[in-house]
Amino acid sequence: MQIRFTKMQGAGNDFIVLDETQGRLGLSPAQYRFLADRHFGVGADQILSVRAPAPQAAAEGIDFEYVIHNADGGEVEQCGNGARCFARFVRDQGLTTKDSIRVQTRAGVIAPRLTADGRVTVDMGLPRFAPEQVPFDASGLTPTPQHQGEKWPLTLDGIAPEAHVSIAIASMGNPHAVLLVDDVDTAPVAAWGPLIEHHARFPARVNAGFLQIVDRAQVRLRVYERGAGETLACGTGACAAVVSGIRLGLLDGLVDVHTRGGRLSIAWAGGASDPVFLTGPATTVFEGQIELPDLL
Ligand SMILES: N[C@H](CCC[C@H](N)C(=O)O)C(=O)O
Repeated sequence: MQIRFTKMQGAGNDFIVLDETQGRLGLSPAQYRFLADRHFGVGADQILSVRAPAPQAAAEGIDFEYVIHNADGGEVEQCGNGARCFARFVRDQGLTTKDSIRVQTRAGVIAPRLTADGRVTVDMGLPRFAPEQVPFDASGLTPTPQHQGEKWPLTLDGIAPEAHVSIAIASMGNPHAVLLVDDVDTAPVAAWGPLIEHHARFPARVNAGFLQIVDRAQVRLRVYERGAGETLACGTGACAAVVSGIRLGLLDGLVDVHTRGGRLSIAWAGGASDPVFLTGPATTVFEGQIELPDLL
């Protein structure tokens, strides 16, 4: 099957974008894996599908449906850098004339907006912190005394025998674990990332963020992503890291997140009904077509 695609990137997190507004391609997980493969396919961290909204959703003002698959072929709930590229794609392809759209994802409705400076700001919805919302199995763990409720830093066993790994957990529709580190450049991302991703306390696996706090408005972040490995940037990871830092009293409400692929900005007022706003770049790299093997 010959398919057309657009290659895009947001702060170095790279995507294959498929226009399925005229009909679904019906790809298998193996075909998603093939597309994402950097040697045998096109190469990407995630594959983004642009689809028309369901009739009921359209009637409620939803412009598009947004479906995300990781490089490992698994469908996931949310992708923040991808949301910015999604908005750029539908505008550039003439699928909408709007600069501000509402998009249905598996994790709820998000609202990307193209801004005058060429970046994209996305209302990513509400962060969630309760273990059952992440999901995280907190059985047998007790919150550390200095933190109340779900703010507790959690101690993961089986990651580093010589040290307890203390994490915060958050969901942006997809699951995140955040560790505080002194220096992201020397953080054990390659060693600990896979152990955290597959830790038994995360039944849906997890994205592992390694957060270095520079000051109350600047952080550095590396993320070992579920289903993709370390990426140059992770939008939902940046959201999860900043809201965790704000809840722990370590960050202010507007933070620049410096990733290996570029700068993202996160804004969160800190209330339970306050959405998280993600701002950053969205760039089209090239358009192409590829013969897709019939892989089941
Ligand atoms: N790996 C993530 C999905 C992509 C998230 C990331 N690329 C972003 O920009 O938010 C997960 O399995 O939840």
